[in-house]
Amino acid sequence: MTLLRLEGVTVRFGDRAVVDAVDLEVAEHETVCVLGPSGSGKSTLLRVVAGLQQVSAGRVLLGGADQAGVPVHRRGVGLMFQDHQLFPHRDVGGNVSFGLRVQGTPKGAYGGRVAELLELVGLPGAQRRAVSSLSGGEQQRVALARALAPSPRLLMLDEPLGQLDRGLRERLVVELQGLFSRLGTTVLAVTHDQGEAFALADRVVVMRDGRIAQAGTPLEVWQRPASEFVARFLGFENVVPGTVAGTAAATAWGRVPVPAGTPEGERRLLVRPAGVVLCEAGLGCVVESRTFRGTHVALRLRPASGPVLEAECELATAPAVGDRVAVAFSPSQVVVLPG
Ligand SMILES: Nc1ncnc2c1ncn2[C@@H]1O[C@H](COP(=O)(O)OP(=O)(O)OP(=O)(O)O)[C@@H](O)[C@H]1O
Repeated sequence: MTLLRLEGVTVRFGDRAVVDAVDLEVAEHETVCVLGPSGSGKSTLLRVVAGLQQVSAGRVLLGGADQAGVPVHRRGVGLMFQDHQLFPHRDVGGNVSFGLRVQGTPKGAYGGRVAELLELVGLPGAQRRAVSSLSGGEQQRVALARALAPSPRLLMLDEPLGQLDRGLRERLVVELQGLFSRLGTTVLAVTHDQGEAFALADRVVVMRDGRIAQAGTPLEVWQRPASEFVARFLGFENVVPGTVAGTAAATAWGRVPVPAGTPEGERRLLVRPAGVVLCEAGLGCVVESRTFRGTHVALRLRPASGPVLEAECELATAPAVGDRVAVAFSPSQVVVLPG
């Protein structure tokens, strides 16, 4: 069932629409991550859903009810912002119980709930600790427990892990995912970090200049970016124009195989780095750089003609910077970009 529905939501500041006719649905128990570059309108969209920002046009429906005129505290949404804004003068328990007190839960009734939530976020027994004594990651967990405490029907996260270091972020993403699926929470999150979005979301929504550039499961978006913008935003650099004829396209890199059924004519092609394969004879390139990425080595190759190419290979077979290599393209990693 649909919990949240946005219909033609537009927010203008002056003449500029920073959110432009956005339609979006979030189903119950679904985690949707809105992803996009800085200034694309992600936070504004969250603020609209929360009731912190008026729309210039369009409607927000929660559980089928139009939220026009419904104040923030009556929408039943939980919010967790980037800088997690804990109350410094309250202890951990005081922070987590805040929403319950605002809801009017009697004092005797929320002790158990606070204990349960702290357990859930991996901070059992931390009620009396001072906020200032917590690490960044611990503060993030307390902020999450605080947002979850009133059992919001929709939990909204704005750059939930933005301030944390990479290792902690990767751990917390996994924990959050498990937590949301155990609790059956419906989540709308905003991030500019694709790794975070792809790890957390059932569905990702990529925004560009206030509009939805693509929406789909992480796999769909990863496998079939809907445009060059989305492809580049996901970190794919190997994009080249080409003329498709039959099963290949003529490009500045030479012949690039294309999937069967690709319409003939001028197209833009994306070759994922895994599809740029070192071989005996092929497009000649010089290795400009190599970066160890844990499971593989990322190579930056300068071909004799055409844009720079990114390739992936195993550490054992990785060439050195300055080496001359030849590459071929594997058809399964070539995507013909729409438009
Ligand atoms: N109150 C406001 N008045 C005027 N312009 C605003 C206001 N709030 C946001 N904007 C502008 O709207 C655009 C979208 O902002 P928003 O914060 O929604 O983007 P974002 O995608 O969340 O960016 P970031 O990732 O940097 O947080 C930005 O260009 C911003 O400067």
